[in-house]
Amino acid sequence: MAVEKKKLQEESVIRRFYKIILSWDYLALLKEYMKQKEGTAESTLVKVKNRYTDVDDYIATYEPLIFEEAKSQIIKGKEEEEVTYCKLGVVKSWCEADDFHFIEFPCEINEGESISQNDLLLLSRDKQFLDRKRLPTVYAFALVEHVRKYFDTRLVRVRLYLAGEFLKYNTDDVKSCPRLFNMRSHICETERQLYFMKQCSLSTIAREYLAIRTLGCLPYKDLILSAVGEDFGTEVDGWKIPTPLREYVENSFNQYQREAITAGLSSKAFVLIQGPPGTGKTQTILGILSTILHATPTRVHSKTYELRQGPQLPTEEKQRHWGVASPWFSNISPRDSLMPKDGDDGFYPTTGNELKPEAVTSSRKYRARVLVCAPSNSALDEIVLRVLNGGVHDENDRVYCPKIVRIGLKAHHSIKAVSLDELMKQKRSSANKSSTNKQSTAGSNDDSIRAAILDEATIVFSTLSFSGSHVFSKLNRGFDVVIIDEAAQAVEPATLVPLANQCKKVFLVGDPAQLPATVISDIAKNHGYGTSLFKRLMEAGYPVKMLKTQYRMHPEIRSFPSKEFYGDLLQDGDEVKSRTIRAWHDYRCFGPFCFFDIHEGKEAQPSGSGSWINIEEVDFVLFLYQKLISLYPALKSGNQVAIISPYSQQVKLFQKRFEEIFGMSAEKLVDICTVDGCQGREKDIAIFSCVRASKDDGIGFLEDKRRMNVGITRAKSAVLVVGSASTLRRSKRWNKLVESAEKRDCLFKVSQPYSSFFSDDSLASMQKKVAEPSQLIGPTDTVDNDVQPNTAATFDDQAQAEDKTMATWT
Ligand SMILES: Nc1ncnc2c1ncn2[C@@H]1O[C@H](COP(=O)(O)OP(=O)(O)OP(=O)(O)O)[C@@H](O)[C@H]1O
Repeated sequence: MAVEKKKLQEESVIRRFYKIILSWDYLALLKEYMKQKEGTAESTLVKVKNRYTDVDDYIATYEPLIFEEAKSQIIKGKEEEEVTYCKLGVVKSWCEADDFHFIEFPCEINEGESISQNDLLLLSRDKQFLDRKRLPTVYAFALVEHVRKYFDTRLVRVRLYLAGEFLKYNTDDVKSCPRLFNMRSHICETERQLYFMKQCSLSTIAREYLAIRTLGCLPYKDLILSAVGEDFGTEVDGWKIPTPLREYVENSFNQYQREAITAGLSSKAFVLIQGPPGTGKTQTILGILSTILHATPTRVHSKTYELRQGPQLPTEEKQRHWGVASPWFSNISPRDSLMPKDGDDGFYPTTGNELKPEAVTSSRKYRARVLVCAPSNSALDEIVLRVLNGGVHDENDRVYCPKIVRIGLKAHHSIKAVSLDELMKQKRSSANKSSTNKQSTAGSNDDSIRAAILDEATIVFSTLSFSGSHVFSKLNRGFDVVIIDEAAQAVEPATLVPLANQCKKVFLVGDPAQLPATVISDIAKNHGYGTSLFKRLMEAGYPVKMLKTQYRMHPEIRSFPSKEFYGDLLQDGDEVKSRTIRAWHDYRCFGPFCFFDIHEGKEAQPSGSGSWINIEEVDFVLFLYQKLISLYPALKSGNQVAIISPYSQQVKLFQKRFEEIFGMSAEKLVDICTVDGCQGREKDIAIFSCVRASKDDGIGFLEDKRRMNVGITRAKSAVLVVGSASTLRRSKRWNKLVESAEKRDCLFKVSQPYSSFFSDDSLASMQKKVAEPSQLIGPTDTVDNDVQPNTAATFDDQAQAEDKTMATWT
């Protein structure tokens, strides 16, 4: 009954969301957007706060922000879409229901085009409107309900709201509007022609809207609103980690990771874990999974109980103890009835690794069911792969591959074996085999197969957005625990989406000192919409477990970001220094940390782009890269070098120049990416091109400390920053970086021609006095100190190419 009520409430929230958006006037949105660009728009938005008095206060803040973001997605999503196509549909049928109009029309969908459920379309009676040649009078937004096969084409069903335009978000008042009235008369007749254009998908934002509107149903809503949580005490007493597993945790995790893992067994609803770069966030999540799946309530192990009841307690007793040990445990009995007494129930085979698949024994029936989420497919697949490759440790410290399912679209091929689609294929074929034997098809339909797989899974993986999809609403069992990786890279409403799956315990793992979520609307961003739930709780004083030992960077790379972004708290893991020493450290100009002052460089803005380039920095980096690979040829293979820039146009320029000079696709040699695109990655060497170089101007979004943090913490052995010292010194933070390089004698002022900076004499002057050859490791086995002509291009070729490119650009 309660479930039905919840469903009805959700449906009404979503209907209201669609009504508001579908009532919007596209031309008015465009006007508003232009005003915003000119800075003349008036805003009634409220800034995101650290704490909210009640659910109404929360909704009053977030609802307008979500709609603002939706407007930008409609306008900008369209602006940035590479191919926009205007298509023709002829009304085949129409009807009116629940305040909406529904129409169906057949339509050709060509290669490269896609229209799917929840896409927002702009419909118009006149083609000229969509071609922007004439002001229209009959147009409206429409939402795709479904797309079905229809003879050789597709039949598209869309929903429109034509009653009038909404005046405010918090009332149901609408103002009648001729545009919508005209559209109503036009579509309520078959054979009428309509032109339409896809604007954007509303799936994700609709789920986020639903999440904020149903916040009041969450068991920990007060915690989310007030951001108050008690300090971590010794509340793990209720749980026993079996000795072999405890020893594994003690031996394999550092002190901070262990604290985060044991905090996971506390009765706290929310556990926040901050993981600065390379501090083993993913490793810690694997540790949490092992303990949370295999710890048992202390009282189940108590001697008196065993004496009284025998080792096998009655089911109800066991359940009671699980409940006492942790109030977040909510899904014990369904698993009990689903699982066989002993042995594997044939869920799916191994995935090519050496690990044993999970065998379900009676003791394993009592344990948490976990949902692991991440904001993006790539971040999610990274962690799925780690679980697949590394497995989890059981109560006897045996490693095995748990029953996991990756739900959603675009799963990476490396983890396909555990994607829901793949598992369904397997189940379908085994169901078909058995149905031919038994002449029965019962249970073989897709819905029941899907439900069976998801019910059996111990860990389900999904993006934040997909966890709000209909697949989840059909689950028989919810989740006890939700772990959200990269939680600081999600807007708060996105983080709330998976929490609706009945879980009582939430782990937010991420790093607010690195880049936040992408917010399309500048106005919403300025009102704090990009703030993650993690960051808000942390700023409000909610306790955070911070991982402080890093295993990635050479200590000389670690020192500046540690001071600047982490209160000087970062420590180096054992042997990090010896593992990150490389042959190129023989020269001061090849790291571990350097700043190259390209003082003659000039920033420029390619016309029509808001982005920046700096040709001199590109030229210098090409010399730098070529010198490195000629001295250390092993660097040519295996993509060990990253070239990073905050500006997408600079990234494009690097790609173009690499292709010109090396005659092959740049990504075969190096990883060239924007700062925003390289978060989470690591390379042996990272070259960072700052771009901004002017006499008196500012440095734009390069100033953002989170961008700086991500840019300079990707490298294991060398971070080589290339920029204009005089420009960067105008920023307080960048000035500190330049000064830090100066103090450490690794600031190099570089003048043209750049080839002379890397001449034999110049390099000899930068050779360190005491080399440590015995400590050299890694891809330097083939060290060769003679300059080798490169397979693709020599220095002279490069200098010529540089001249050519200069000519093209000037
Ligand atoms: N306790 C530990 N002892 C030794 N090595 C460790 C430990 N924890 C993590 N590592 C190593 O540190 C590296 C980084 O770990 P991991 O990938 O889990 O970090 P991360 O914080 O998720 O990284 P990122 O910053 O890229 O998100 C890995 O090579 C891992 O094996």
